[in-house]
Amino acid sequence: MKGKEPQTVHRKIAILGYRAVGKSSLTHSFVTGSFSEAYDPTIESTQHKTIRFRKVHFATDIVDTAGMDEYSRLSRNASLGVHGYALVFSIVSRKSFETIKQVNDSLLNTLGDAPDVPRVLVGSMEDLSDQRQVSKQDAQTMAESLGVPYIECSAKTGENVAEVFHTLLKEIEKDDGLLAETGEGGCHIM
Ligand SMILES: Nc1nc2c(ncn2[C@@H]2O[C@H](COP(=O)(O)OP(=O)(O)OP(=O)(O)O)[C@@H](O)[C@H]2O)c(=O)[nH]1
Repeated sequence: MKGKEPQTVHRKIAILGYRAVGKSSLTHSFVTGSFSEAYDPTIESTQHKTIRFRKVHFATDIVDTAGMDEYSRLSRNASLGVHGYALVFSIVSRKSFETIKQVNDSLLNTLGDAPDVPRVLVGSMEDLSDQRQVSKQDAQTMAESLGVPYIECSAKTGENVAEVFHTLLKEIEKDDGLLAETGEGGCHIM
């Protein structure tokens, strides 16, 4: 029966957030499993990875965008055909957290007010939690006000990195049931 064949779907994801919050590190950690302490500001780059998640093959394009501030606008590539967004701040930078609201507003304005666009709020650099400037409670409250899930992760240790992308895929597929009721929770990186 053809139904046994895993289905392959293409999904485009964009990573947004203030400068140096670890957007590239998150992307690299997910795509290659590696981490670098070096900081090399990104202009924009797209990475690809196929994962199997609940019997579906997701061929993902991940757009790693340039750091945004209050005045930044989304590039064409980061706004066209994108299925879901990770809004990233660093838990050790209050400024990056405060920029999330503007990043989200800029996104919704660019998309012409699409409040239901799939998003996930990401608190990065969780390995540095002893230097935390953003409490989990504040982040959770922000996530609730945006109506999105919140996840803390560390590109350095790999903690919750895959979880960020799985959660976003679940948000993307929430309405069409692609990931529903397969009874298989696991995810395989390919
Ligand atoms: N300890 C720790 N450092 C991190 C983590 N993620 C990123 N970094 C460091 O933070 C710095 C910035 O990381 P990038 O991934 O380049 O940040 P970015 O958001 O892509 O930066 P821009 O492209 O300039 O916006 C680098 O020195 C990374 O090594 C993390 O999870 N833990």
